[in-house]
Amino acid sequence: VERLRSELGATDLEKQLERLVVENQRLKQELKICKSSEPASNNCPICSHSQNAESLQREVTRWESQARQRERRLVELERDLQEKSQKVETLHRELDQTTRQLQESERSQTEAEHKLSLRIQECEDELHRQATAPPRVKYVTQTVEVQSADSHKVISELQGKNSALQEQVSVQRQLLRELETQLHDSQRTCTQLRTQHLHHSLTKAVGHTEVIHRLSKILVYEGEMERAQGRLEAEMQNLEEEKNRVIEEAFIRAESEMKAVHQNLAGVRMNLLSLQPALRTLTSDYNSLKRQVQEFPFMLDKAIAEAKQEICQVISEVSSTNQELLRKYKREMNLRKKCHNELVRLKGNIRVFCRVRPVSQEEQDSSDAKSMLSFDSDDDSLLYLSNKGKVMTFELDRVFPPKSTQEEVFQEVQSLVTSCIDGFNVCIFAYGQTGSGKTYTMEGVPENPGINQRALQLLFSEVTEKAADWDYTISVSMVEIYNETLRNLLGDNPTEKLDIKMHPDGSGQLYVPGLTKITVESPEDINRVFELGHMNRATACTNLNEHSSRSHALLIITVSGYNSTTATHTQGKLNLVDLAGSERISKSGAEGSRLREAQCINKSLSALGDVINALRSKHAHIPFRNSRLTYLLQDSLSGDSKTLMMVQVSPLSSNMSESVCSLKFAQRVRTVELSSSVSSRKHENSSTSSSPTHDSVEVTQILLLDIIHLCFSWKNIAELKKRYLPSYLECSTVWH
Ligand SMILES: Nc1ncnc2c1ncn2[C@@H]1O[C@H](COP(=O)(O)OP(=O)(O)OP(=O)(O)O)[C@@H](O)[C@H]1O
Repeated sequence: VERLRSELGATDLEKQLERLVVENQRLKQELKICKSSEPASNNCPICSHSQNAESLQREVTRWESQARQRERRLVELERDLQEKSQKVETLHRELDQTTRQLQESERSQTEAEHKLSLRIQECEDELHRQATAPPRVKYVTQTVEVQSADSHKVISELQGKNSALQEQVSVQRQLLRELETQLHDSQRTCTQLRTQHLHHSLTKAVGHTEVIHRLSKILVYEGEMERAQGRLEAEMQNLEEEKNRVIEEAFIRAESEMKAVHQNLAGVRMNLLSLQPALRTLTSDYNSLKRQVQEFPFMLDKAIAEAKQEICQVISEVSSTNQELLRKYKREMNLRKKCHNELVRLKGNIRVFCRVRPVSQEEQDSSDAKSMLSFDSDDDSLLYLSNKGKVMTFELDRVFPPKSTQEEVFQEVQSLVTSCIDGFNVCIFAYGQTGSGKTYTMEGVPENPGINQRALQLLFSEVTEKAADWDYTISVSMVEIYNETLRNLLGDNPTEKLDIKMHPDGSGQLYVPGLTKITVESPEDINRVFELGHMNRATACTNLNEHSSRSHALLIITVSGYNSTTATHTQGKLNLVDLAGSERISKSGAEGSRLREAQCINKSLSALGDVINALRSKHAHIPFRNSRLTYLLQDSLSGDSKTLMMVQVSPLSSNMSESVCSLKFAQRVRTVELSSSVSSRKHENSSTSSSPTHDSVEVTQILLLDIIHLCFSWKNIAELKKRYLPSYLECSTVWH
């Protein structure tokens, strides 16, 4: 109230009012003095001009009574004014109280809004937390719903209160406006009365200067009072307007805030409404997940136990299957080896082929060109030779006529080549007189390679095919034997002589200290090795053609394999030998160094013949040491090793006697070997009389299995025929 009073300037106004009252009393006093003074006194300006003192007196009395009445009226009005002022004050107080209440309600509303926004924030946070965290939404939902209802209730109460207060304020305002109107009317009436009083006083005091003077003063005062009243009213009006404006603004602000709060509340409600189904879904999901999580360890344990059991079962099954497979594989390997051995045994460990070279372009026109050799078109193992009117028939394992290609020749020897992968030692010799085509068969020409290069290529492709199970290493050495001297053709110094010694490990194996072994991994490596060997051979002699005719060239290929599945090691050796010319000394008529060369060649060739003889006759002593060649090839000629003698024959009639010698040698070797093989078969048959032995039955079974295998997996009947038909025809008893 004090603040409002000071704002409205009530104290100043009261002071002014007091001052005016005091002034009014003073004026009344003066008027009384004036009235009590001598009517015709010259001192009195009014009375001095008075013509009729009595009439004036009456007039004055009337005016006085009128003045008294008016004063009374004024007093009444003042009282009324005071009452109204008090009412205004009371109204102000009520207004303050209302304002306070309004402020309080605003504050409580603000608090409620704040609480509500906090609650909304909390709800949002909780929702966000629920969305990210494992849902515990059920409780939150309930909490939010309860809180929302309370808030709603509080808001609606506050709204009710607010509207009631607003109604009160408007009623109070209406009342205030009415009171102010009344006050204004009273003041106007008061002013009118004063003006009338003044007018009467002026009229009464005509002629009385003093009275006029006082009246003018009164008028001035009245004017001042009026102006002060006007200012007061204007200020009050301004203050009222200001107050109304402030209230209006506060009301608008409160309304807009209220509206915003309502909107927020509506948004929150909408959110809550839209979130509720999601919350329900989340809650049900959460519950099902919770159940799953609770059940998960048991399920996991169960699954792990089942998986373990299954894995154990599978492992044991796989392991037993593996064992079974391994057993079968080993059995198959043994059977295969047995089969191969049996086949080789049936064919003979020493096989003899004959190849007749074609007549060359230069020899075409000579009388020599008339060939004395003829072939059987139905049997490729027969060769006919017309000599001095007689026809000699030679039967060998295979006869290659001049038109036979390198490929055809290699096809016949490739089974021997591949057997060294299985760990067998193999020797392939090219035997024959000079110029009969030994080097051509073994080495060939660059555009048409011979057995050496084809054998290495075949070995490469075979080991590549078996690479899944086997790890193979192929190494190559090249040696030359000239005049019983051993030379390393792949070493740094080709003139260096090598020696053959017993292995220091006490295994009884022979070895050549300092012999170079080069591991080959590709056909390019083979070409490089051959080039090096040729180069070294050429550097050690003056005429390579002559030198090669008089020396033995050996290509030694070692194939080492390891099977990690069966932990099996194998090592096979393939010796490819291009022997020196076999012509007789008497015919060549050699002397000096040539004679020594020929003697050395003859010595080694006859030593080779002796060794083969001793081997096929199964002598207790095999004379390997009689020559460097047989000594070096000792391990590849003995035991279950395989030997192929390729007898090269010249088609020229001038070479006929040498050809006959070579063919007789070949025939002898083959006949004895075949007879030993046949005799052994005969021995087997005689021992079993009408029924085959267990071994022969097993061999037959093995062969049958192999045939079936070939039929189904290779689908190559030609291969089958080529591989087995001759043997089966040969050993038809066993076969049948
Ligand atoms: N099957 C063949 N087809 C075509 N030409 C051949 C055949 N055999 C040999 N020749 C040719 O005959 C000639 C002599 O052959 P080669 O040099 O191989 O005989 P060789 O027995 O090795 O002689 P040497 O004992 O002197 O070394 C060569 O020119 C060779 O090309």
